[in-house]
Amino acid sequence: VISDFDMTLTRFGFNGKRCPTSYNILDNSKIVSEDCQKKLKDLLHYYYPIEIDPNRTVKEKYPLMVEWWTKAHDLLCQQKIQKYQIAQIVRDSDAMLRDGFETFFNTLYQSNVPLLIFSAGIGDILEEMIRQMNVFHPNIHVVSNYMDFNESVEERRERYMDAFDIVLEKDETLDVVNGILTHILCEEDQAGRQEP
Ligand SMILES: Nc1ccn([C@@H]2O[C@H](COP(=O)(O)O)[C@@H](O)[C@H]2O)c(=O)n1
Repeated sequence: VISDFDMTLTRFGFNGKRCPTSYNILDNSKIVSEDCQKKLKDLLHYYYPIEIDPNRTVKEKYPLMVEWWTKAHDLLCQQKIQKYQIAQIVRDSDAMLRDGFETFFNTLYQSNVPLLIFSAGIGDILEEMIRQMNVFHPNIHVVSNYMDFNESVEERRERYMDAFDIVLEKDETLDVVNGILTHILCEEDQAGRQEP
């Protein structure tokens, strides 16, 4: 199954109010400054009507859409958003998947059907939304815009500690590797001597 994300898998509105797109979730979050929020809203009000204008061709819209997200990305980059903040930003938002999402996501997963989500939105945000709804199954593949974080040493250390047995910092030597090699070779040597 190939699907779009914003307004396709997510609700358009709830209780008479528009639901946010993955971009809007970030744009409206309290970690984005008021000045930046205003600029992003101005962009939305200018470009969104172009996006949905049935009288313009895709060829006409294409460069304008690229212009929109280039400007939006430049503004968001200035906000120095950090990776660990994404989960809270999504939790604080009014984003909602469409009613019946559990059946949709779970049925595809249980039937071994890959779900490819192509989105011009923000991949980090939409993945987190699906994750928080407990339906981010391994059959899901997202093709979208991902943020490039300048992670601090602390954040990287935590991630590396989860992934690896040994994490070295500020060590320009091969001392640990050589130590492990010596240990392995000694053990092999001893095992060889014990053989009848
Ligand atoms: N700065 C932007 C750029 C785009 N959008 C909206 O996001 C939608 C992209 O999501 P899809 O999953 O539908 O590809 C797109 O339709 C734009 O309306 C935005 O809100 N802010």
